[in-house]
Amino acid sequence: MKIDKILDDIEEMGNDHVGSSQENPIRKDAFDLSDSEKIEAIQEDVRKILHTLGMDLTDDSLKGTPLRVAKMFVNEIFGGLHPARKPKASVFENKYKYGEMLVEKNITVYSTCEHHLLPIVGRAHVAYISNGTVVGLSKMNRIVDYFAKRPQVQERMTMQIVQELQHVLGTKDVACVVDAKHLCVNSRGIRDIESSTVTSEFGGKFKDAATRREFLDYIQLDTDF
Ligand SMILES: Nc1nc2c(ncn2[C@@H]2O[C@H](COP(=O)(O)OP(=O)(O)OP(=O)(O)O)[C@@H](O)[C@H]2O)c(=O)[nH]1
Ligand SMILES: [Zn+2]
Repeated sequence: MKIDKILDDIEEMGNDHVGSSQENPIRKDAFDLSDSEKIEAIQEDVRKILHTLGMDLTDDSLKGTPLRVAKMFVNEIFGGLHPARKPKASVFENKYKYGEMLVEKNITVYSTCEHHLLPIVGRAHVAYISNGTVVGLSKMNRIVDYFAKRPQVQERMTMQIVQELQHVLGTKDVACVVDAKHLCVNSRGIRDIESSTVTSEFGGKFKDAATRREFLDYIQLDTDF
């Protein structure tokens, strides 16, 4: 899909900052700057923040921090904002006629809470029932990682993973459960180290109680991550 088309679609939906939109609230001009121009600009912004906090940026240990943070934002933790980085999902014909549920469980999730810019760390569990197409296993992990590498809310990320897999596989029969710790809850604010957040999206056949139950039995939610 062309970037212009994606941006037009996003524009049509509007810039919804409430978190109800399934698209991340990005502007139409989000990719006018190249990655290296963004790194240059963000480096200056980070330098300013640290300077305002009173840090001595000539210190040996600190002087590389603005560039380090800028590169990390653009290339790593927010790298999934760029549609060009969407993983190519190799699909195959289901020649062997496997007709049961396939579950990819315990996919590691590293994301970033868009309210505080603190980490979200946990596991995603993804399942689908093939209607003739199968997808390479690792592509499910890659799709999770792509949508995680954005400023996110967990609910939106969970829905985006399901929608993308529905699109790739050409079936509604896709589900995802995410169980994650939000450092904005664990390490600051209420500082509740024990709590984690579970979100789910059940499409097609997964709306049926028995199918949903089978999936949940396979993943046996384990909060030990
Ligand atoms: N629904 C949802 N909320 C989130 C997510 N990540 C963080 N939040 C919440 O976003 C809310 C932001 O609320 P605010 O009251 O504006 O922020 P705050 O003053 O820092 O709130 P506290 O965290 O309670 O100190 C907090 O309650 C967070 O726990 C998420 O993925 N989904
Ligand atoms: Zn937060």
